[in-house]
Amino acid sequence: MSHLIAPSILAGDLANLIKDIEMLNKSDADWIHVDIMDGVFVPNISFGFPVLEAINRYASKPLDVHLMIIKPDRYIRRFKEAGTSNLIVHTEACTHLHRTIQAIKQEGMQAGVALNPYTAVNNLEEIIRDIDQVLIMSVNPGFGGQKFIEHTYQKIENTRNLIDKSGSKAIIEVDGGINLSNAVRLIELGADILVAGSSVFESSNPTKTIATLKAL
Ligand SMILES: O=C(CO)[C@H](O)[C@H](O)COP(=O)(O)O
Repeated sequence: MSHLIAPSILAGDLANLIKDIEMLNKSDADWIHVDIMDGVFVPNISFGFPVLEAINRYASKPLDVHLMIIKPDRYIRRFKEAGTSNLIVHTEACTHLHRTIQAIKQEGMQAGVALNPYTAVNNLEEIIRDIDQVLIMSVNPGFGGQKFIEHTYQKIENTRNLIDKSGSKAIIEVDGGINLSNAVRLIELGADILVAGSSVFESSNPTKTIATLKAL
């Protein structure tokens, strides 16, 4: 498949979300990436259900929701009701990851698992056939605008090998510090979805930056 682009709305103008959502609706973006942070799993708080529901009212593209929260099991149905298409949980935040993945699928959402930069890809060996997406964090989660961690390239290769070896159909998403300089290598190594926040919303022409990332 050709790669997908999922701009991260966290880097948008949160006081004028409609403007950015309408821009994304008209752009080459495939999904809208939404970061939910609880101030416990990560040292930052972003937004919750009211904001997600508001985004969903205006977005015409699937919502790719990245949960940086502990015990995500408590809220799976609510995320579905709020308009989520793909729900991604952190393996580090789940006590019973398999149960959580089953619950996400039962609600009819695509199920993704995210790995912090220090978490090895082989942690996914026993779950890889049950999930739809692997989210490789290329920064420590919690903040936009951080520097890309170079070791991510190796992790993409490891993830691609694990998927190929296992026969899983999971797709690989990369998130954090992605820009026009590192995107090509990520795609060449097997990344299927690029999440980009600051490099899109801080550029002089976000629509054009999305189109350029998509055309790589
Ligand atoms: O998950 C995230 C932070 O935890 C963000 O999606 C990610 O950092 C994207 O922002 P940027 O492209 O500015 O790094």
